[in-house]
Amino acid sequence: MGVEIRVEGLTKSFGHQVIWQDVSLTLPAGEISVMLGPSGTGKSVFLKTLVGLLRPDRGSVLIQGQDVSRLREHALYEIRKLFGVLFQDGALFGSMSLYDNIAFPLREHTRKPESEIRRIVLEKMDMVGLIGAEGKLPGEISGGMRKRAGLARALVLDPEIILFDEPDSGLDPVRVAYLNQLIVDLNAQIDATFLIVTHDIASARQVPDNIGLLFRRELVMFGPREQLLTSDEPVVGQFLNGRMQGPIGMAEEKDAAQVEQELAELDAGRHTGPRGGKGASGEGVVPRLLPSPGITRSPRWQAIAEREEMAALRARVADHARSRRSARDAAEEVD
Ligand SMILES: Nc1ncnc2c1ncn2[C@@H]1O[C@H](COP(=O)(O)OP(=O)(O)OP(=O)(O)O)[C@@H](O)[C@H]1O
Repeated sequence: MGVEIRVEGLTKSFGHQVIWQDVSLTLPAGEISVMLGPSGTGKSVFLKTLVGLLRPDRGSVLIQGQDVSRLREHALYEIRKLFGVLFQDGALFGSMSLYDNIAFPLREHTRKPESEIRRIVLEKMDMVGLIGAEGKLPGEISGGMRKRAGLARALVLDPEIILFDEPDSGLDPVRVAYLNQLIVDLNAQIDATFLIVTHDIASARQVPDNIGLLFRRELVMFGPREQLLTSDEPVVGQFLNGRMQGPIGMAEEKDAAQVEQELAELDAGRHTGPRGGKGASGEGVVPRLLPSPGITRSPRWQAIAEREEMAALRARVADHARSRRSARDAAEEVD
């Protein structure tokens, strides 16, 4: 069913460089969460801290009543068995076939007989659509297939939590769409807790239950997808729209006066995409990607569908109110 991860007051620095501070959030059990943020804001560092590869300066990462940030080697080794991690490049061994790569964690961490290993490896390869590619080497397949092989390997120990570090990097939009569907289908099938670090705004808008945004060494916001997609927080709107106007600059943060001017211009409608109104997203709440037909859905998908309906209803009401206001304003101008 997946497990909850509760992060409280987490701070991490390297030497004098503070990466982020006082980060608190709860990744709900079985849900998909996405962590966004400009390059270099420490998203990968965050994933590594959750899994105990990096120790925070302060704060805690609570999983099943244990604080990952304080565990000793042996206990850490045990708790890591709850995790599956999909690294950016799939992190496959280049000289091993896909089959052996995917079997690797089972051979390392369990005493299962080869017949059982074979059953599990083929089951996971089937789940990610790689049946028939067992004998291929990582160098002989596409980037998308490598990601899927990395995902199959992350699945073999039946993890309760899966961390994805930029699963869509280096993939074309069509492959990203397939991968997103695969992620949603897998989540519906295994109900593990998913955390995805991505730069892909389209994915962030339609795949997760929750979205978080790291910026200026802080977690600006973390909450249900609908909440961020309708947020008026300038940095959230800028990121979810991929706009130049807003607090995030090319190499560093912009000065306050420039940000104010850009946001005023946006409000005045001189650039495309409204700042508020339908939501900072400009497009309001896009429909969530649902599991493919035929995939058995756990009861939580019923709750998601109801939330979607409520959000759509609220958007329709807001739209209606807005168009009535515009009509009234136009009529007043004529008068
Ligand atoms: N082991 C380390 N030692 C020292 N500094 C590190 C270490 N790991 C990461 N950093 C620094 O932490 C900062 C955040 O890096 P991180 O890779 O987590 O960012 P990111 O948000 O994932 O970036 P991107 O989106 O570009 O992948 C960077 O300045 C990086 O140089």
